[in-house]
Amino acid sequence: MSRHVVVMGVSGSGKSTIAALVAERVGWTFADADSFHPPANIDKMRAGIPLTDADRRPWLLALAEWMAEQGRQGHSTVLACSALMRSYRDLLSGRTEVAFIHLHGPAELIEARMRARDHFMPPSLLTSQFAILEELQEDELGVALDLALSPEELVDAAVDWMGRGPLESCGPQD
Ligand SMILES: Nc1ncnc2c1ncn2[C@@H]1O[C@H](COP(=O)(O)OP(=O)(O)OP(=O)(O)O)[C@@H](O)[C@H]1O
Ligand SMILES: O=C(O)[C@H](O)[C@@H](O)[C@H](O)[C@H](O)CO
Repeated sequence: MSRHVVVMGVSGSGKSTIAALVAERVGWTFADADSFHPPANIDKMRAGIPLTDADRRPWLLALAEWMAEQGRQGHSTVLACSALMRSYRDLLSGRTEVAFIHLHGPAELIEARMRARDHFMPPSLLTSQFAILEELQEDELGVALDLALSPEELVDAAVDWMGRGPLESCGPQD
Protein backbone atom coordinates (compact mmCIF):
# COMPACT_ATOMS: atom_id res chain seq x y z
CA MET A 1 0.00 0.00 0.00
CA SER A 2 1.26 3.47 -0.78
CA ARG A 3 1.87 6.03 1.95
CA HIS A 4 1.92 9.81 1.76
CA VAL A 5 3.77 12.32 3.91
CA VAL A 6 3.51 16.11 3.72
CA VAL A 7 6.35 18.13 5.23
CA MET A 8 4.57 21.33 6.28
CA GLY A 9 5.34 24.71 7.80
CA VAL A 10 5.62 28.38 7.03
CA SER A 11 7.75 29.70 4.20
CA GLY A 12 11.45 29.20 4.95
CA SER A 13 10.88 26.51 7.59
CA GLY A 14 12.91 24.01 5.55
CA LYS A 15 10.13 21.98 3.90
CA SER A 16 11.76 21.63 0.48
CA THR A 17 15.17 20.80 1.95
CA ILE A 18 13.94 18.23 4.46
CA ALA A 19 11.23 16.64 2.30
CA ALA A 20 13.69 16.02 -0.53
CA LEU A 21 16.17 14.41 1.87
CA VAL A 22 13.48 12.26 3.50
CA ALA A 23 12.23 11.11 0.08
CA GLU A 24 15.76 10.23 -0.95
CA ARG A 25 16.35 8.32 2.29
CA VAL A 26 13.19 6.18 2.03
CA GLY A 27 13.07 5.96 -1.77
CA TRP A 28 9.64 7.57 -2.17
CA THR A 29 8.56 10.05 -4.86
CA PHE A 30 9.24 13.70 -3.96
CA ALA A 31 7.40 16.83 -5.09
CA ASP A 32 7.54 20.47 -4.09
CA ALA A 33 4.10 22.10 -3.90
CA ASP A 34 5.64 25.34 -5.14
CA SER A 35 5.90 23.76 -8.59
CA PHE A 36 2.10 23.23 -8.63
CA HIS A 37 1.25 26.91 -8.12
CA PRO A 38 -0.25 28.66 -11.16
CA PRO A 39 1.90 31.59 -12.34
CA ALA A 40 -0.66 34.05 -10.92
CA ASN A 41 -0.02 32.73 -7.39
CA ILE A 42 3.76 33.00 -7.80
CA ASP A 43 3.40 36.55 -9.17
CA LYS A 44 1.28 37.50 -6.18
CA MET A 45 3.76 36.13 -3.64
CA ARG A 46 6.69 37.70 -5.48
CA ALA A 47 4.84 41.03 -5.19
CA GLY A 48 4.53 40.53 -1.42
CA ILE A 49 0.79 39.80 -1.46
CA PRO A 50 -0.37 36.82 0.66
CA LEU A 51 -2.45 34.16 -1.10
CA THR A 52 -6.10 33.83 -0.14
CA ASP A 53 -8.13 30.69 0.55
CA ALA A 54 -9.53 31.01 -2.98
CA ASP A 55 -6.01 31.19 -4.44
CA ARG A 56 -4.95 28.10 -2.52
CA ARG A 57 -7.99 25.87 -2.96
CA PRO A 58 -7.43 24.65 -6.57
CA TRP A 59 -3.74 24.25 -5.82
CA LEU A 60 -4.46 22.08 -2.75
CA LEU A 61 -6.98 19.98 -4.69
CA ALA A 62 -4.40 19.42 -7.45
CA LEU A 63 -1.88 18.30 -4.82
CA ALA A 64 -4.41 15.89 -3.29
CA GLU A 65 -5.05 14.47 -6.75
CA TRP A 66 -1.31 14.14 -7.38
CA MET A 67 -0.87 12.07 -4.21
CA ALA A 68 -3.89 9.91 -5.08
CA GLU A 69 -2.61 9.34 -8.62
CA GLN A 70 0.86 8.42 -7.37
CA GLY A 71 -0.83 6.02 -4.96
CA ARG A 72 -2.81 4.42 -7.77
CA GLN A 73 0.49 3.82 -9.54
CA GLY A 74 1.82 2.18 -6.40
CA HIS A 75 4.12 5.03 -5.39
CA SER A 76 4.48 6.47 -1.92
CA THR A 77 5.22 10.19 -1.76
CA VAL A 78 6.86 12.94 0.24
CA LEU A 79 5.46 16.38 -0.54
CA ALA A 80 6.82 19.74 0.63
CA CYS A 81 3.75 21.93 1.17
CA SER A 82 2.97 24.75 3.58
CA ALA A 83 -0.43 23.24 4.61
CA LEU A 84 -0.78 26.03 7.15
CA MET A 85 -4.42 25.62 8.12
CA ARG A 86 -6.42 22.63 9.26
CA SER A 87 -8.86 23.17 6.41
CA TYR A 88 -5.96 23.05 3.93
CA ARG A 89 -4.70 19.81 5.44
CA ASP A 90 -8.21 18.36 5.21
CA LEU A 91 -8.24 19.19 1.50
CA LEU A 92 -4.84 17.54 1.07
CA SER A 93 -6.01 14.37 2.81
CA GLY A 94 -9.36 14.27 1.00
CA ARG A 95 -8.32 11.66 -1.57
CA THR A 96 -5.89 9.49 0.37
CA GLU A 97 -4.55 9.21 3.91
CA VAL A 98 -1.80 11.74 4.56
CA ALA A 99 0.60 12.11 7.50
CA PHE A 100 2.05 15.53 8.32
CA ILE A 101 5.49 16.48 9.60
CA HIS A 102 5.44 20.08 10.83
CA LEU A 103 8.79 21.89 10.83
CA HIS A 104 8.25 24.12 13.78
CA GLY A 105 10.32 26.99 15.14
CA PRO A 106 10.75 30.70 15.89
CA ALA A 107 10.10 33.42 13.30
CA GLU A 108 13.49 35.04 13.92
CA LEU A 109 15.44 31.95 12.89
CA ILE A 110 13.22 31.36 9.85
CA GLU A 111 13.48 34.97 8.76
CA ALA A 112 17.28 34.84 8.97
CA ARG A 113 17.28 31.73 6.76
CA MET A 114 14.94 33.42 4.28
CA ARG A 115 17.15 36.50 4.05
CA ALA A 116 20.14 34.29 3.28
CA ARG A 117 18.53 32.58 0.25
CA ASP A 118 17.52 33.64 -3.23
CA HIS A 119 13.80 32.86 -3.63
CA PHE A 120 10.58 34.38 -4.99
CA MET A 121 8.99 34.41 -1.54
CA PRO A 122 9.92 37.67 0.25
CA PRO A 123 10.65 37.48 4.02
CA SER A 124 8.00 40.21 4.45
CA LEU A 125 5.32 37.56 3.88
CA LEU A 126 6.42 35.53 6.90
CA THR A 127 4.13 37.45 9.29
CA SER A 128 1.09 36.58 7.16
CA GLN A 129 2.16 32.92 7.15
CA PHE A 130 2.37 32.80 10.96
CA ALA A 131 -0.95 34.66 11.22
CA ILE A 132 -2.85 31.75 9.69
CA LEU A 133 -0.70 28.85 10.87
CA GLU A 134 -2.70 26.28 12.83
CA GLU A 135 -0.71 23.71 14.75
CA LEU A 136 -1.45 20.04 14.15
CA GLN A 137 -4.48 18.99 16.16
CA GLU A 138 -4.87 15.86 18.27
CA ASP A 139 -7.03 14.06 15.75
CA GLU A 140 -4.57 14.65 12.92
CA LEU A 141 -1.92 12.12 11.98
CA GLY A 142 1.28 14.08 12.40
CA VAL A 143 4.27 15.20 14.38
CA ALA A 144 6.02 18.53 15.00
CA LEU A 145 9.82 18.64 14.74
CA ASP A 146 12.16 21.43 15.84
CA LEU A 147 13.50 23.14 12.73
CA ALA A 148 16.54 24.41 14.64
CA LEU A 149 17.96 20.88 14.34
CA SER A 150 20.38 20.15 11.51
CA PRO A 151 18.95 18.68 8.29
CA GLU A 152 20.55 15.32 9.14
CA GLU A 153 18.94 15.28 12.61
CA LEU A 154 15.58 16.26 11.14
CA VAL A 155 15.69 13.54 8.52
CA ASP A 156 16.60 10.97 11.18
CA ALA A 157 13.72 12.13 13.39
CA ALA A 158 11.26 12.18 10.48
CA VAL A 159 12.18 8.72 9.25
CA ASP A 160 12.14 7.39 12.81
CA TRP A 161 8.60 8.77 13.30
CA MET A 162 7.48 7.42 9.92
CA GLY A 163 8.76 3.98 10.87
CA ARG A 164 6.56 3.90 13.96
CA GLY A 165 2.80 3.67 14.19
CA PRO A 166 0.58 4.20 11.19
CA LEU A 167 3.39 4.59 8.69
CA GLU A 168 5.41 1.61 9.87
CA SER A 169 7.44 -0.41 7.40
CA CYS A 170 8.25 2.67 5.40
CA GLY A 171 11.08 2.03 3.04
CA PRO A 172 11.82 1.56 -0.60
CA GLN A 173 8.87 0.32 -2.62
CA ASP A 174 8.93 -3.38 -3.45
N1 LIG B 1 17.57 22.40 9.35
C1 LIG B 1 18.14 23.40 8.70
N2 LIG B 1 19.23 23.98 9.22
C2 LIG B 1 19.83 25.03 8.59
N3 LIG B 1 19.39 25.57 7.42
C3 LIG B 1 18.31 25.02 6.86
C4 LIG B 1 17.64 23.92 7.45
N4 LIG B 1 16.58 23.61 6.68
C5 LIG B 1 16.60 24.47 5.65
N5 LIG B 1 17.62 25.31 5.75
C6 LIG B 1 17.92 26.43 4.83
O1 LIG B 1 16.90 27.42 5.07
C7 LIG B 1 16.44 27.97 3.86
C8 LIG B 1 14.94 27.69 3.73
O2 LIG B 1 14.75 26.30 3.51
P1 LIG B 1 13.74 25.79 2.40
O3 LIG B 1 13.86 26.58 1.14
O4 LIG B 1 13.90 24.31 2.31
O5 LIG B 1 12.36 26.17 3.12
P2 LIG B 1 10.87 26.02 2.60
O6 LIG B 1 10.03 25.82 3.79
O7 LIG B 1 10.80 25.01 1.50
O8 LIG B 1 10.59 27.45 2.01
P3 LIG B 1 9.45 27.90 0.96
O9 LIG B 1 8.17 27.35 1.43
O10 LIG B 1 9.48 29.39 1.03
O11 LIG B 1 9.85 27.35 -0.37
C9 LIG B 1 17.27 27.35 2.74
O12 LIG B 1 18.31 28.23 2.41
C10 LIG B 1 17.81 26.06 3.36
O13 LIG B 1 19.05 25.69 2.81
O1 LIG C 1 0.37 28.65 1.22
C1 LIG C 1 1.16 29.50 0.84
O2 LIG C 1 1.16 30.68 1.19
C2 LIG C 1 2.23 29.08 -0.10
O3 LIG C 1 2.37 27.70 -0.19
C3 LIG C 1 3.54 29.60 0.38
O4 LIG C 1 3.80 29.08 1.64
C4 LIG C 1 4.61 29.32 -0.63
O5 LIG C 1 4.24 28.44 -1.64
C5 LIG C 1 5.90 28.87 -0.13
O6 LIG C 1 6.02 28.71 1.22
C6 LIG C 1 6.93 29.80 -0.68
O7 LIG C 1 7.86 29.10 -1.28
